[in-house]
Amino acid sequence: MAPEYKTTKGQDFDRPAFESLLKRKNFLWQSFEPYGAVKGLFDYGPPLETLEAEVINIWRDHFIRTEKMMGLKVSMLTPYAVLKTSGHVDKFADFMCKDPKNGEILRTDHLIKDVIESRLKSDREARGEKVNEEEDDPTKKKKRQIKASKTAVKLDDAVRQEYEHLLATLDDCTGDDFAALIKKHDIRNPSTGNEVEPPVSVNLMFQTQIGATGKEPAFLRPETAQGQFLAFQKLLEFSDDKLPFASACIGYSFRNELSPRSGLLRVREFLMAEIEHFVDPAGGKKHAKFASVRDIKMPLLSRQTQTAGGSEPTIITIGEAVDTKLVDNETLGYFLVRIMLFMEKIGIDMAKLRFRQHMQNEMAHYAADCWDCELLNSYGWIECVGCADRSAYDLSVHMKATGVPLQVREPLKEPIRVEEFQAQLDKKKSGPHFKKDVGKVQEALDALSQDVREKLSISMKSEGKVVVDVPAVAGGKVELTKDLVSFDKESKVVSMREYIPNVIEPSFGIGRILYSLMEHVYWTREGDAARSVMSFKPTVAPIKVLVVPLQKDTRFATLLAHLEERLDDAQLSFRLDQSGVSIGKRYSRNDELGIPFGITVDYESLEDNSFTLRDRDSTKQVRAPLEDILEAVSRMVKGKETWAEVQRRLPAFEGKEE
Ligand SMILES: Nc1ncnc2c1ncn2[C@@H]1O[C@H](COP(=O)(O)OP(=O)(O)OP(=O)(O)O)[C@@H](O)[C@H]1O
Repeated sequence: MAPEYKTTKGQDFDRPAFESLLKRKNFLWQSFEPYGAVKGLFDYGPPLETLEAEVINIWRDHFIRTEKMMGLKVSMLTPYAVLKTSGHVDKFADFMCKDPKNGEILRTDHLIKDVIESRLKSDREARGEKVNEEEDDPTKKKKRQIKASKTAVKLDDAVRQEYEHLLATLDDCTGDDFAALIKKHDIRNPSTGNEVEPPVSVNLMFQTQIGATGKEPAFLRPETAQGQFLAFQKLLEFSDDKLPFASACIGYSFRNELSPRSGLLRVREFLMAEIEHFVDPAGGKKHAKFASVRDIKMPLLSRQTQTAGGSEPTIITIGEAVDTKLVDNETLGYFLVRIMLFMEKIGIDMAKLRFRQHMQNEMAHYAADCWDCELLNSYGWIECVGCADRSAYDLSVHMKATGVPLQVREPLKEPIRVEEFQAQLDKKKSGPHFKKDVGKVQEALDALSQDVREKLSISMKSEGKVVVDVPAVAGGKVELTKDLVSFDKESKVVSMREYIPNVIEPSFGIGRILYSLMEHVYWTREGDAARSVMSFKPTVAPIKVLVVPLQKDTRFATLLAHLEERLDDAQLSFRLDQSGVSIGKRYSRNDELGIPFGITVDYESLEDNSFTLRDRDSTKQVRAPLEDILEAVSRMVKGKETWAEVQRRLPAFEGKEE
C-alpha cells in the first residue's frame, strides 16, 4: 500500500473494504472464474462497463470532437513484418526468472525491486523511522515500535546506499546485470524463499498466425499506434494535405505481462485510447491553441528534480514550462494541459495527479521528450497516460521498410539551399567492422531524424563515439566511432521540400484511469455504521437516478410506470429499488453504486405529482413537481448545473431518510 494513502476526504483508505465493495456490487471480477480464473484478465460487470462507456464518451468529445481529430479503427491482428519494423519483435520484452521448485514465473525487475524495497523498509523500521505513522496515539506508537524491532533488520550504511543506487538505476540493467544483481544480493522468490533461475528475455506479444497454413505469423497488437502510422497517407489526404493533424484510436491492446498484478493496473488485455498528432518539425512544433492554455498551472516533476532525489512536482504554468524548455515544445505542452483537463472532467482528484518527466534512460533514443501523467492510488503513483514526442522515428522506419512514402512533399516557391546532417557509414571501414550487419546499421542511421543526427553529431565531437539503437542486430545497439561514421552537415539546392512529420503521442490506458477514478471517488460516511459511497460525478456515474417508492404499495404502480416512462424519454438511466427495507438502507446500498440522485415516490406524489430529489453526497433533498425534477437531473448529468444551484432554486425538503 502506498504510504499514508488517504481517501479524497482525508480518511484512511481501507483497500480490503474497497475491494469488497467492487466485488459485492459486481464492478469487476477475474475472467473465466468457473474454470479457475486467468491472471491478468478481468471482466467488467454492469457498473464498470457503463462507467467505461461514459468516460470514453467524454474522451471522444474532449479530444476527437473538440480538437478536430480523425477517428480511426485499425486492426488488432498485426502482421509480423509491421512489428518487426517498429522494433517490437526484437525489443518489446521483459526479463523473467523461474522459481525451479514451484514453477512460478517472476518478472526480474519487479522481483529485485520488491526484495530490495522490503529490505530497505525493514531497515527503516529497525531504525524507528516508520513509528510516527500512527500520528498521536501513544499506545499504538509503542506497540508498533515493539513489533517492528522484533522482525526488522538493520542494514549497514554502505549497503543501504548501494540498495538505493540499485533501485534508481534498475531501468538501465541488461539481462547480465540482472543476473549479477541476483547473485550478489542473494535475491530469492519472496513467497517461497527459493533461489531463482537466471533471467531470460521473453517477448510480451501474443503470437498467432493469419490463415490456416500458418505461413503468415502475426501478433495481437501491443498498442494501437502502428496501424495509425501506416494510415498516414490517407490521413494526409483527408486533411487536404495540411499539417498539423491528428488521428485517434480507441481499442484493445494485448501484452503477455509476465507477472500481472495490482488488479486492473497490469493486465494482459486492456483498452487504450491513443492519439498520433503529426506536426511539421520546422518552426519549433508550435501549437495554434497554445495561447489559450498558456496560463494554466501544472504539477510537473522534472528530470532534474528526480535526479536530485526529489519527488515533489513544481507547480508552474505551462507557458513558463515551455519558455524555459522544461517541456520541449508547445504541442507537447498543449497536450499535457488537455490530458489534465480531461482527468478533471471525469472526476479525478487533482491533488492525486502529477506529470513526471522520463529520465534519459527511460526514453527511447529517438524521443525528444516524454512525460507520464501519473495518478496516485493505494498502489502508489501509477503511469496512466504516456505523452511522448516520438520525433520522426515511426514514419521513417515504416517508409524505409516498405518504400511507401510516409512523408509530406511541399513545392517551394523558389529553390533554396539547405543544410542537412548526414549519417553515413564509411564504406571501407564499416564493412570489415560490421560484416553482415553493415546494411542493418546503415538502415538504422537512415531512419534517424535531423534532430537526432544533430545530437549525435554534437556527442561525436565531444566524446569521439556514440551508441545508436539498431534493433535488427544482436544486442540491439552498436557503438560507432569517428572513423566509422560521419554526421557532417552538408549543403544542397532543392525546389521541393520533403519532410517526415514528427509525432506527439498521448497514449491513455483506460483501465488504469478507471481504477484510479474508483479509488478517488470512494469514501465512507460516518454514522451508526460506516457506509461506503462512490461519489462519481453525475456526468460519468453509471446509473443516474435511483427510484424509491416509500414502501411496497400497489397504489404506487401507475405513478411508477409513468415516472419510468418519463425517465426513459429524458434518456436518464435509473434503477428501481422497491425492496422492503427502509428508505435509508436503500439509499445507502445504492450510494455504493455511485448513483448521484434519488427520486422518492410517496403518498403526496400520488396527490400532486411532486417528488423529492435527494443528492447522494450531501444527502440533502428538495421537493418539486416532476417536470422540475426531471429538468434539474437532466441538467446536472450534462454538467450544466450543480446540486448547489438546484438547491438554490427548488424548495428544500426536510424529510428524514435514515
Ligand atoms: N499491462 C497493462 N495493463 C493495463 N494498462 C497498461 C498496461 N501496459 C500499459 N498500460 C497503459 O497503456 C499506457 C501506454 O502504454 P505504454 O507502452 O506507454 O506503457 P508502459 O510504459 O509500457 O507501462 P509500464 O511501464 O507500466 O508497463 C500506459 O500509460 C498505461 O496506462
